[in-house]
Amino acid sequence: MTEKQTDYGRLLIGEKMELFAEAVRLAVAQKEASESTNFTWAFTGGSTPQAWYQWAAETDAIPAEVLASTHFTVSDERCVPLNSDESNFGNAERKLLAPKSVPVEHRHPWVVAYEPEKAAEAYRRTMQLLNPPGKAYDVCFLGMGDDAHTASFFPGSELLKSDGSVFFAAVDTPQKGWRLTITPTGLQACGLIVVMTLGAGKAEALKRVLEGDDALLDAPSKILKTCADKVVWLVDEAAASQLS
Ligand SMILES: O=C(O)[C@H](O)[C@@H](O)[C@H](O)[C@H](O)COP(=O)(O)O
Repeated sequence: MTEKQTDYGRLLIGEKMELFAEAVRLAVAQKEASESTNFTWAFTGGSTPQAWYQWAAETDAIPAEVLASTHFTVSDERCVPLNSDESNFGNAERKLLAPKSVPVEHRHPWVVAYEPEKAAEAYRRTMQLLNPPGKAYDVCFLGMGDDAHTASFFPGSELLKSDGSVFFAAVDTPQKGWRLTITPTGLQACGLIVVMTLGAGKAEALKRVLEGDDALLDAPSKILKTCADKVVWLVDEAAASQLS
């Protein structure tokens, strides 16, 4: 892997499998260094995490002790039932948490049965019980869309203008409906943020975020500059192909 420092965090460029392994290594190292009573690790949505879950389950990549003693959730969620293929937590549970027998009391989905604002409030309370004051998650995984969105911050998102200083929120997203998401304030309250960005389809967006002069509202992943000291980008050669 090659490493570069950017204004948006550390950038590691390598092969998919080494990036998958590095994601585990980073999270496990964070846990080993952590003094948290309840270590919290949030996954995310999209196709990359789903491939990572399958790899992690098949290869036993995550140590059993970590699986048994970590509280798992997702950093953003669509308002769909858990048994939907569109459910980010549902996918994590089906592909990794259930096959690896993570204790049910350590699985923390957003409560999508509530209307979105209530679901966000219920989730804030759950996370407040698990985490010390001022902490959103110990580890937060994110992806980036080819429109440069991350979490549920799509271009033009109100959350990028003002998130009310809460760590988690409901947001009505044009054409995509309601979503539940960590906020920019929440990202700043994470211990470690890992952004996995793979494939040629991400090359232009990655260039715009890391090296372009777009406004934050047009390239939302630029929000990661506000917490760059905690951010590690895991990027393959195809996604990095337009970087200078
Ligand atoms: O629910 C989602 O889909 C995530 O919030 C979203 O931010 C995702 O991480 C990116 O779109 C990357 O997705 P891919 O892994 O499919 O590229």
